[in-house]
Amino acid sequence: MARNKFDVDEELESPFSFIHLKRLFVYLKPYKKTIFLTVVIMLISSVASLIGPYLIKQAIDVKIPEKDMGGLWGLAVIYFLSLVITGVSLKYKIRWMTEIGQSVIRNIRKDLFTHLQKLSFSFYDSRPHGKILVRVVNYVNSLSDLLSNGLVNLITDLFSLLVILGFMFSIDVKMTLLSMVGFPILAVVIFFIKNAQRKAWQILSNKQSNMNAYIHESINGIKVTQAFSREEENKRIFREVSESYRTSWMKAVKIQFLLWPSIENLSTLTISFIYIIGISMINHGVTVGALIAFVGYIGMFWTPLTNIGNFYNAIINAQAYLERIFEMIDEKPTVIGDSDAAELPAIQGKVEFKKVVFGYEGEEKVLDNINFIVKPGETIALVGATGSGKTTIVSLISRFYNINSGSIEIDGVDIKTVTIPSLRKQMGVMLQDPFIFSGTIMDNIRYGRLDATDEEVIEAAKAVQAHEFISSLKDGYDTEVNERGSRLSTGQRQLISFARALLADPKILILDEATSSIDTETELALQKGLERILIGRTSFIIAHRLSTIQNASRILVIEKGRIIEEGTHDELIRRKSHYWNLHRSQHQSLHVG
Ligand SMILES: Nc1ncnc2c1ncn2[C@@H]1O[C@H](COP(=O)(O)OP(=O)(O)OP(=O)(O)O)[C@@H](O)[C@H]1O
Repeated sequence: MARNKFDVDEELESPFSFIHLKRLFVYLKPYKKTIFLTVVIMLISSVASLIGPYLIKQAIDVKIPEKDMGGLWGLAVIYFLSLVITGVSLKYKIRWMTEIGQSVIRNIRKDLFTHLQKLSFSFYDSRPHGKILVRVVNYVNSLSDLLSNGLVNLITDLFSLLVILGFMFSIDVKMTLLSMVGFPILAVVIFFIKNAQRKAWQILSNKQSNMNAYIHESINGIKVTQAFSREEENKRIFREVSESYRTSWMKAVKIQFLLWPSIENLSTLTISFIYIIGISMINHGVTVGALIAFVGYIGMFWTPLTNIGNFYNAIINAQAYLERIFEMIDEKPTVIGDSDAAELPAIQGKVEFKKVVFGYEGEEKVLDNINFIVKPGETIALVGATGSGKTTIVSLISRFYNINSGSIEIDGVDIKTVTIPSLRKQMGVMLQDPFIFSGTIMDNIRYGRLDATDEEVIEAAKAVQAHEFISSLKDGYDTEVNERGSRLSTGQRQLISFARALLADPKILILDEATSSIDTETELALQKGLERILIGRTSFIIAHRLSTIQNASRILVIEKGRIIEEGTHDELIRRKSHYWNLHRSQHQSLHVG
């Protein structure tokens, strides 16, 4: 997918199709028994609720003229019972269908979330996270109405229509046929608004997504916003995004409500029409009771029709959301193990890059012909200018992205041929942006190895010099931290994430700017410990502070996606080339500082 920004509407890749609805109904399948039961009670209740006008006809045309009080009481009791049945059925229908609707929503959301866990980095790189959020939360919620009421109402409304027609035909065939004149007009209205309505709801879902993305981005960047006093400008952008949402909402609703008044108006016109016809037919085969009952049925007849119209609206609206939801469920993770992928056995830690070419987007190369071999237990440092490709190289070892050509081998096995979990479980990765989750510090260190004991967690923290600061906190390892670790300093976050990487006891350790924000005193202590930590592991260390990598087995100097120099610190210094220049400029700036 192309890159997307908060104010760019997402293109819909799949055409309109009822297949989405079919897929939605698959989610209803486990509840078919309850749905069946609900339909049955609703059918009973619709017969009960439709009997009213017929009872009135009987009362006016038969019981009152015959002064049959017993019969009248009988009709009153039947009427009362019909009301009770309707009320009780409605209660159960609402309860059961709400339960089913919410269960289906929970299941769709679970599937979405599970799928999101598997999607590759490139998916997350390509769109604002707010647009992902809106699908999981809001779009799924929008299905609630359709699921809770839609299907059962549709079945019972269709049934009611048939029952009402039956009563109407039994009263007067000619008047029944005359009352159908509104149908063709309704069909024409539906035909004309259908496409406009779908389009309008798609636009609306896009605008909702854009607004969500902007809110999400703004909250994430709020500190920068306030630091630069950008509040007014952000308010202006938000007004635009939000206005765009409002306008598309108004348009969608305007089109949607074309259907409802059309049905209402047709209903009123038909009733008036039947009154005129009916009155002229009184004493010519139509009784007063029959006319009153008939008009009562016509009124009732349009109610299920209005409901079916609303159901139709709900389907069209839900389509706009379903398309997006299923589009995301169908999104294939780009990084997957082959179908015959094997488990990567316990590794020694040899890493080999063979003619690796890679670009994040299509043909644009970020790495060009990278070749190197790292023996088990070696420490490799990657240095080079900002944006030269260091992080990219190490992220390929964990196969966060697929390479364009060449191969990456671990212990002689191409990583493309092994399962992703078996590969990543043997790596300890500390990313440049150390993410801290909400929870305790203990939970955060234990994140990658849930079975680690408290002692092991503390051991890892001690090894990376984090124990001292953690112990000084009021609740120690049980201190609750917020999402992104906003209660901690950047250096403290780095130490926690370092401990997390180490706890996995990986054969390959990747440290991307692991100590860039740690004070020199802690860093020195860490350096000493590091030598012990790195024994028996292959490690890749990215560092801008060259003092931290002098003891590396080998240093790779990266420039514009290529390795331009490699060797030990002493060798590279002697060579007086790129590394020497980098080293000299850092030295000078330190002395100037
Ligand atoms: N997710 C991404 N999508 C597209 N391009 C990316 C992505 N991440 C990095 N790049 C691009 O790839 C190039 C190499 O980036 P990389 O992060 O590997 O550099 P680096 O050497 O680690 O830089 P730094 O020292 O600043 O961390 C840069 O030009 C960058 O713009």
